[in-house]
Amino acid sequence: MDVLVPFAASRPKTRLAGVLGPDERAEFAAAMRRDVCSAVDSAGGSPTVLSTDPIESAWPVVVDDRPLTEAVDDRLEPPVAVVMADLALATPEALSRLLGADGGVVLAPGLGGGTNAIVVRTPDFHVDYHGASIADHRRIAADVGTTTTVDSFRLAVDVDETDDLAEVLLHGEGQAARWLREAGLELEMTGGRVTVSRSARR
Ligand SMILES: Nc1nc2c(ncn2[C@@H]2O[C@H](COP(=O)(O)OP(=O)(O)OP(=O)(O)O)[C@@H](O)[C@H]2O)c(=O)[nH]1
Ligand SMILES: C[C@H](OP(=O)(O)O)C(=O)O
Repeated sequence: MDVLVPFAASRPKTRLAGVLGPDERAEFAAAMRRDVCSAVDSAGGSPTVLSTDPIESAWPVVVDDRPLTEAVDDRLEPPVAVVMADLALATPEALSRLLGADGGVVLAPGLGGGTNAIVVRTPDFHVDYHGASIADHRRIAADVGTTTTVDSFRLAVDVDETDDLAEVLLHGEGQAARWLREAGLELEMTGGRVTVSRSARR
């Protein structure tokens, strides 16, 4: 199955500015993207990066600088999947469950109301990203066919905020986790919560 991997190449992951500089955010975002594409491939999918700008990649890349919803909608040729490039915990097993799930539309909710991955098998579905997009996608899917939700911790964690980096250090198995450790990111307990701190770059 073709799998679109949307990637905002210019100024990625701005919500991580508190802990990573702009070049570091670009490096880290690219490491997550590579992890996601490799896991998609191992799950039997065929990844294509849908990038806002030209990038170097081992996988096919299409460039479209339009807003996310427009760029994705224009390429929804069922059967197709959309898997976000910041799912740093996604494993081949988790993605196999997504790609193998039945339904005209299969949704993988993200923490905080986003839509981290979608499988589309019906021709009348369209995307509507940002905000509480999972609610929008459930409504749109209900009008066009059967909808399945994949309940997956590893697909639910997308890396948006600094605290999300703790999940990558705790559960990540790929380049992104390794990149964080080499950049000096470490787990820290603050008031009973796990977050991250940064020592000198190794
Ligand atoms: N192709 C494309 N991908 C996008 C666009 N906006 C976001 N993405 C990707 O969609 C996924 C989720 O988006 P965000 O979490 O907002 O990523 P981001 O824009 O790098 O993060 P922030 O700058 O912190 O908002 C990430 O994999 C992004 O790379 C866009 O306009 N076009
Ligand atoms: C693309 C967007 O990602 P978020 O901004 O919620 O991380 C969404 O999932 O609708």
